[in-house]
Amino acid sequence: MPDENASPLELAVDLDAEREREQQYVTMLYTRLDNLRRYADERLRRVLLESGGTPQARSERESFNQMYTDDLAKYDAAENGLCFGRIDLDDESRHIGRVGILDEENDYETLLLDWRAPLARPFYLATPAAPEGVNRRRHIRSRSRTVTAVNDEFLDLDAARAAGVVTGSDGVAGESALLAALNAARTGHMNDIVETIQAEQDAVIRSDHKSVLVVQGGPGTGKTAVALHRAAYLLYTYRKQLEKSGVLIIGPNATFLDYIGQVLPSLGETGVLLSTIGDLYPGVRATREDSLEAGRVKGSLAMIEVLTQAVRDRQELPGRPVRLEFDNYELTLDRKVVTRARGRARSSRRPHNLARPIFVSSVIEALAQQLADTMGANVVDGGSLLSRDDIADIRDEMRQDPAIMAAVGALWPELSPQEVLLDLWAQPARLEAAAGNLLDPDTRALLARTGPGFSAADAPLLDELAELLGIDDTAEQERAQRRWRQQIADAQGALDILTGSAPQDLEDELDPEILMAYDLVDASQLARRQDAHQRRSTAERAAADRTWTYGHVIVDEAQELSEMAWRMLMRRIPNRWMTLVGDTAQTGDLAGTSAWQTVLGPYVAQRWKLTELTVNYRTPSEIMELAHRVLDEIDPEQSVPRSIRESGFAPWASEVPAGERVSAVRAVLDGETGPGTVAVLIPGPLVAEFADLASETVQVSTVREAKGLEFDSVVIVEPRDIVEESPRGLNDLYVALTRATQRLGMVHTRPLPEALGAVPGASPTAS
Ligand SMILES: Nc1ncnc2c1ncn2[C@@H]1O[C@H](COP(=O)(O)OP(=O)(O)OP(=O)(O)O)[C@@H](O)[C@H]1O
Repeated sequence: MPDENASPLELAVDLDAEREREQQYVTMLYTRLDNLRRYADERLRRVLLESGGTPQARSERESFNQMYTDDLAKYDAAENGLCFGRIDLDDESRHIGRVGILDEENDYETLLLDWRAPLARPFYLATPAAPEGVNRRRHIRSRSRTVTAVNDEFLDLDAARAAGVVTGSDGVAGESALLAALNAARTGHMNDIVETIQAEQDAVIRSDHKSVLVVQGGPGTGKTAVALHRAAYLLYTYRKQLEKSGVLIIGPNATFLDYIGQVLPSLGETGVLLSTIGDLYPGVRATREDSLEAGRVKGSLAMIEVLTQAVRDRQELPGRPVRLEFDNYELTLDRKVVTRARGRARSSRRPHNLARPIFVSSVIEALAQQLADTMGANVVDGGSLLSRDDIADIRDEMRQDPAIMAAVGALWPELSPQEVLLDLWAQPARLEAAAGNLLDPDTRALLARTGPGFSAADAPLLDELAELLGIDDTAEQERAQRRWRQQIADAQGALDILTGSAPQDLEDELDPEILMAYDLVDASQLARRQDAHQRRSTAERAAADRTWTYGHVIVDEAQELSEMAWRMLMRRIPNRWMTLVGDTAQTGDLAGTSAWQTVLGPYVAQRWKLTELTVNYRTPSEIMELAHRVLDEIDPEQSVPRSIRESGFAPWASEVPAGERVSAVRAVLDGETGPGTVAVLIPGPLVAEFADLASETVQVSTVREAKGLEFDSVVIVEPRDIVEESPRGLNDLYVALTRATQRLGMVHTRPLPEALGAVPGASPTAS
């Protein structure tokens, strides 16, 4: 019986000889990589040099261009750490790396397995209890193209002894690849973890669950890393499906997106759209900040009704009858006419802008009838009334009359989401009309705001308004139709030329075996191919299109999304194939969630699956001990992630006199002389006071801005203020405490929050 708890043994082998052997293999792989690169490069150059030709030839060139460019990006991304592992099974060895390489001269045998391929999986899963057929797992570490170390783990000790590679049962090898990665100084950008993915993470990355997969895990458990590697895995495994529809990754803020921005390119994937919720509405960037409370209100479902009413409020009745002149007759647009027209348009249940033509028709019809009645009444002896055709003509003329159309249009104006929302915040009367019954005056006052620009919490409201308003794109569709007809005509022209240039000697006795261009493709197919090559990349097109539906959506820090944000997101993923990673103990946004079922229930009922990550790879156990105290206060039921390592630095707290906070923090920073990054995490009101301390390696920010990030060293300023700053202040403190990979200190003038308990005194660098 294999021992369930046994860890794989890292045993000493003749490392120099093994390293030399791997060096030879890795050198051979780099030679192959260079060949592949040269081939793609040459092909690309040739494609770029060609010009002109038939539409089909152009279109083919364009797809080759794309293919070779992608290949080159993939090879470049694989340059560092091309081959990082090997597994030995009974009858074969498999080298694992960042791309797959085949031996073209030898029956296309696999020389290097892409880490995402099913056959590579045992590299991540094998344990002594379940070795998956693996006898030995080898980590190969290199710098540039030189192999610097090999680390072996023997999963089947007996087999290792039998093979004579074990020098003794206690010959445990040095630091494993994982600990080396975890202890490395941080650069300010996240690295991929492809060399050391752990089994519980692998299960998430390769999960075949086709609905919503929720990955709950404490700080530092690798949720972000797993989410990104899952994107790469899905694109590899479902390439065809996802290449067209795209993958969307949502992160909490721009700094975070910048922090993770290099991971997917380093895995050779460039076609994924990374966005925050605030930037997801096309054409709008979140540039304004809401107060915590305003954010909470804007994120609540009550806003659906507020916005519905805000739109209805724009469907106006005239205060007093409007006099209009037409053909020397005076007409009256009164409440009765408008009320009836409004009723008809509303009962169509179409969005506002799409219901507008119904409103306009109804008013014009009433005005034309009014005119007909007036003219009829003027006919002496009650002569004949106007015919139906006459009235139809009058309607048409009225539609051409700018004054009439302006008066009618003003009562049901064409609206954009942006103008409705800006007016709602800027005009108290509009907000009262829309929200008078739903939000009390104090709450409405929280939302009041003038000037242009939107906040992150506005984006889902704009999206909701876009649904309520609808876009009248009839004109754009007609233009597109015209463009398309022209493209088909052009393609037909090209085919005609090809037909005309068919060799004459074939004309007489046309050989049915010889295929001509027009046998293979018709004009509309050709036009479609031509159209495809003019398009932008999937990610670019998706970003510009509000109604785009993605193939897969990944949300990081998913606990932060408000109910309105979920509505926005769900519109973009009707198939509900999503991966959500988050930690409800870290929720800082007041509109965020504390229970997954509450937010997901309305969209997928019970059809979502929860998985948990349980090991903290970031925060050393010394710091986690402190963080646990805070977590206990937030929610004693929450499971605590287990720290995988110690750093040897005890967290400290230093109480300083008022007025010496900045100099105290500066002294700590002066003591941070090694490589790596430092964060000074401060309450919002102190940002200006500490701003001067920021530098290339020192981030000075609120906890919100540090969400999802990590630093070698963290100094928290005035933790009590952070707790008191928000109803979710304890969660914020928990986030702040868990950002460090090595050292943590606190500088305070007010007493520490009770939840922290006793923390040893002065900073090691200050003492
Ligand atoms: N298997 C692994 N191998 C190497 N490093 C890992 C592994 N898993 C996680 N890490 C590292 O641990 C750190 C924390 O990972 P990550 O940021 O993904 O955690 P998280 O769960 O998203 O954290 P938080 O919720 O606190 O933001 C990162 O530096 C990541 O690279």
